[in-house]
Amino acid sequence: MEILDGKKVSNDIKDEIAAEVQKMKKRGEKVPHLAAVLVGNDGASLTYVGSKVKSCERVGFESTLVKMPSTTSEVELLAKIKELNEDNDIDGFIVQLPLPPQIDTQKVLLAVDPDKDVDGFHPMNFGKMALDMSTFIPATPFGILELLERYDVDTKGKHTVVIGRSHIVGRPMSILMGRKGWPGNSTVTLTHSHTKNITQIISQADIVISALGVPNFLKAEMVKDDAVIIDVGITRVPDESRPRGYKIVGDVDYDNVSKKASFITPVPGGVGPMTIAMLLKNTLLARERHRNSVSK
Ligand SMILES: Nc1nc(=O)c2c([nH]1)NC[C@@H]1CN(c3ccc(C(=O)N[C@@H](CCC(=O)O)C(=O)O)cc3)C=[N+]21
Repeated sequence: MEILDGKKVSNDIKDEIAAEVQKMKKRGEKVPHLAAVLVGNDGASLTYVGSKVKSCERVGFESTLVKMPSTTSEVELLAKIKELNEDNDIDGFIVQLPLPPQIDTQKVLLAVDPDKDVDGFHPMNFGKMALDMSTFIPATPFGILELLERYDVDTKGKHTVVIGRSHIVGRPMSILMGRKGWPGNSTVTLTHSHTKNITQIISQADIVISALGVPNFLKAEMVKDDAVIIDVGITRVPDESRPRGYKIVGDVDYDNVSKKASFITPVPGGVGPMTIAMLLKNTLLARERHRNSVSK
């Protein structure tokens, strides 16, 4: 069994990005600038946005954190997005999800300029992804592809079973794994809450990508020998013995499943850190495109 070490690979990617930023600086160019909009003060969202800002500092990007109260109206958020769309200094931005219930998430995602949509959540970018056009690939699926590539995991002709059809992980992942090329060329089954005989389907998988959010859902008995296991689950479970008062648990019963797997991602330290690294990568891409389009 080999661990797909997202922590290590994400650090390698950040080093590569930092080197690119140094080159930009030497050429006297503007460095990439990422903004993140956080509405409300959900604990987990605060942590993620905080680590995005910290990672920007580490690679030499500029970053802006826009904090808005949980009572923010849709009109107010749309006005902020318009401002960021028009701000030439900002190369890319994200609106942290989930949003409070008074705000229509679909409207918000449609309002983001597709050229600044480093999350890859705008329908234009999602459509381009599905059509193999160059675009921003959502950071979590992008991170999983990058891990498979860097560990030389064979995906061609393999049966990939994706668990969960969320717009930000399961659905795009199912498209990406079936695309031409590598990592891709897989035969994909997308499973969800209405899937019949889900355990039987999972037992046939060469590659399992679990993006469900149910701790310890995937047990050793459910997977084939030598399967590749990608755990996208991140659930906070109260744990008084930890300094933060909680621990993070994936969808996979790691101790037992890892004995059967050929490759497996740990939680924490697997897909999560890759998500942040690929967001930075998309932001670098946004800056390069921006520069090439306005030649500055
Ligand atoms: N617009 C938007 N874009 C996102 O990309 C987005 C979002 N909204 N909303 C929430 C989800 C979740 N997400 C994570 C990012 C990093 C870790 C991560 O770094 N996890 C660490 C542990 C972090 C911790 O200690 O809490 C790990 O797995 O090792 C996890 C989850 C991005 N998301």
